[in-house]
Amino acid sequence: MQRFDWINLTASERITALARPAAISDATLIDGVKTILSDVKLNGNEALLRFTQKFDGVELDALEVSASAMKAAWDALSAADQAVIERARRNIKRFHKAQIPSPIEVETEPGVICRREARAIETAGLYVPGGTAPLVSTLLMLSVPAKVAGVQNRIVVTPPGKDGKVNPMILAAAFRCKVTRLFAVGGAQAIGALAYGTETIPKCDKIFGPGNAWVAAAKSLVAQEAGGPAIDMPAGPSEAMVLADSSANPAFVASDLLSQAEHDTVAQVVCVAENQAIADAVEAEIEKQLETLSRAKIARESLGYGRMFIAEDRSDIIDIVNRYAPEHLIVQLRRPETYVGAIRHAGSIFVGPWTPESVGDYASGTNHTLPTYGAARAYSGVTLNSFLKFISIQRLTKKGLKRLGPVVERLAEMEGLDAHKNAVTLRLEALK
Ligand SMILES: NC(=O)c1ccc[n+]([C@@H]2O[C@H](COP(=O)([O-])OP(=O)(O)OC[C@H]3O[C@@H](n4cnc5c(N)ncnc54)[C@H](O)[C@@H]3O)[C@@H](O)[C@H]2O)c1
Ligand SMILES: N[C@H](CO)Cc1c[nH]c[nH+]1
Ligand SMILES: [Zn+2]
Repeated sequence: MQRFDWINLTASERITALARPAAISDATLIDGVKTILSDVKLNGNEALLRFTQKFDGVELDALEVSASAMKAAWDALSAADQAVIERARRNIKRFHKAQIPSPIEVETEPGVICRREARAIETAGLYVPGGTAPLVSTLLMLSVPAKVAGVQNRIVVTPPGKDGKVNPMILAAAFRCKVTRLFAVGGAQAIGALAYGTETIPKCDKIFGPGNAWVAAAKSLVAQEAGGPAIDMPAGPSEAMVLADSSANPAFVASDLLSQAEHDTVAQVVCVAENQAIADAVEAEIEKQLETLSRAKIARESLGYGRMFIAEDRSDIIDIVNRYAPEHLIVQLRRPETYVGAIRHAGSIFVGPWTPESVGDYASGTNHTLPTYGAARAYSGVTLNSFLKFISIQRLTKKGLKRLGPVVERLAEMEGLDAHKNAVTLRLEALK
């Protein structure tokens, strides 16, 4: 990991030291994704099959996985594995159900009644990553809140494995979570299919879910098109920032950094250590733990972008976090709760030594679909609201219009919009 002493950096060195590599904005990647998207728009299923052969190395017989195959996958799971999926599903459901918004009704002045009611998105496209690891947990993180919110059509896309089949654990979880339809296609081409629709894949109103740089770029491109779908947020390669002082266990710190480094060669891990001794201990632990990891090669490449900041001062530590706006922030400092209120930008915060980042990835109940690449400055992770829209509703009584009408008439005059004024004036005259 590259090491920086925060206090000795100039203002511009601080900006450079915290900058993310250009992976997602890379022009070649964007051009490649644009080509894939326009091909899918033009050629539908044929393009999906062709790109699946090219990028996933498999020839598919069919894009759709049947409901009976999903049920068979669930039935084939051991009781213990069913229970594990069930436990995570239950916690995710509990946390998201608690987010159901109450309707709002306010009489802003006598006879002027304003309401707000939630309605679910009708057709949601749910992207479940599967390029290098089958993310069963993402299926839960997207389909459970979608169902709680009342989304009618919950359409899953996920890349096929090397055998041309969707991972059985993903299928089993899809059965348990009552996914509406599931298609074996991943990457930018799958996002194109959800955005435009094909002969078999329905066009979706909103696209959800994380993915690698191609998936993330495809989501942002389709969302920019006129009439394109909405998206949840930019959710690309994973990131973790760990804050550690001398009370932290270096092995715990290293394990949290590695848990995100193993996701992707371009995953981002950053550690902020109170002093050089802690930084040394964490780096030694990283080396030790890497020896035991099946995805050590991926993690090592990701650690090539890794950064270790030395910062002792509380305000410097908070400054680093808010400038970087990490997807995951893990606080392994003395009195960790005292930092939470000062954090303005982070996707999800993990407080104290007994809260490994992985619990949020899988089973505590919070959502693991989170903003990356600094998007936590402006976006939340997936919540129940991500699957809802809000309609405002208003009703005026005669008395209400008599009181408020003249205000609206004058404001319409200020804008020179006569028809707007008339809509009020005609009614006020009818009330005389
Ligand atoms: N931000 C979040 O909330 C969050 C959550 C979970 C996972 N993630 C991230 O999701 C990602 C999962 O990545 P993954 O690769 O394992 O699976 P993925 O499903 O996102 O991507 C796999 C697909 O990428 C396409 N692809 C691969 N190489 C390509 C190329 N050269 N050109 C065009 N397309 C290509 C293929 O079609 C393949 O099916 C990781 O980066 C992980 O960190 C993020
Ligand atoms: N850490 C990922 C979000 O960046 C989510 C995940 C899924 N499985 C394991 N981890
Ligand atoms: Zn993870």
